[in-house]
Amino acid sequence: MKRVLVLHTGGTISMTQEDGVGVSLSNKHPLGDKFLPLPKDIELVVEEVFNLPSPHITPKEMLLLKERIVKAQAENFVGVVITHGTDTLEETAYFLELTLKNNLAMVLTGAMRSSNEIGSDGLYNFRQAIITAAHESARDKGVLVVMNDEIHEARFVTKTHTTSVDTFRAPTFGPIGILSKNKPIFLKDVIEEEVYPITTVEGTIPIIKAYAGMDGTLFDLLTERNVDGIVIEALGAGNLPPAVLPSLEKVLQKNIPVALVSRCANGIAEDIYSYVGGGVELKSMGVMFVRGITGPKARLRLLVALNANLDSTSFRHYMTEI
Ligand SMILES: NC(=O)C[C@H](N)C(=O)O
Repeated sequence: MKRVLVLHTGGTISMTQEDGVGVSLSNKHPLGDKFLPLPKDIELVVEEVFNLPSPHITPKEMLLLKERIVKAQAENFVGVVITHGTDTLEETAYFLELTLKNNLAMVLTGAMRSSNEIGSDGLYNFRQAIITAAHESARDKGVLVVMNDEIHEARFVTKTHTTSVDTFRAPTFGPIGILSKNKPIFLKDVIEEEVYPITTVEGTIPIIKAYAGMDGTLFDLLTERNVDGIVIEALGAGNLPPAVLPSLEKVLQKNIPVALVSRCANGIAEDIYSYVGGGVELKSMGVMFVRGITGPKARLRLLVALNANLDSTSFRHYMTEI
């Protein structure tokens, strides 16, 4: 028998829709009542870790999940499926990717339509996630996201549409696999992450999105608040308006780590431009260019780096050499 641990955490996959009320969480998990056609050699062990809409999930819940999966390693499972709200699913997936090293298949899934809506995708995604987690080819691939018959790696997957079932994409790199009716088919290898099994998630790390005409106000406010780090979603290839620079300089002088990604959906941030506020200047000021991931993921990476107590060389290496 292939034992798969199912960890429910809430989200639309756990919700029902009521006319005049809206979509809300059910006390009893709606997937539990549904017929789930699975191969006979798969045995499920189901736990509800919490029951939250995913905007209520914080790194503390992510840490709880991580600890549950660490225990699962000694419990004879081949894989773990985590059902999760889609709004922050990619963040939980990436946090687990950065903090867990094991040989289990780890798969997150969710739904864009609640359990009783027409065309609900929850039961289908759940089944495909279980099939993936039970398959040996999904082991040693880090944390995967299975939605809409596609398999994505945690590092690059992101929610791109507010309501469509075809919402999870990896804009620059594409999916790493697809699902046929009864098995996962992997098309690409994944890059192995440096793992830090942190046990705390302390630190305030806001994200600032750059825009035309931006000045240093937000940076000044955050410097006064003594934040532990800042992530900037910069313009284009990794540039900022010149009016930001004096305030950014003050942030860096206070030794607050600043990580930079691009606000573009595709591509990677680099030090290409040498005009005032361009990437060349930002990098020489000490801003860490984080390649290819989104702002929320750079924020989690910074949180992991801070809680792993890395020395300054390893810290910078971890943030920039990904
Ligand atoms: N489709 C979903 O799961 C969205 C929901 N708001 C959540 O993230 O909990």
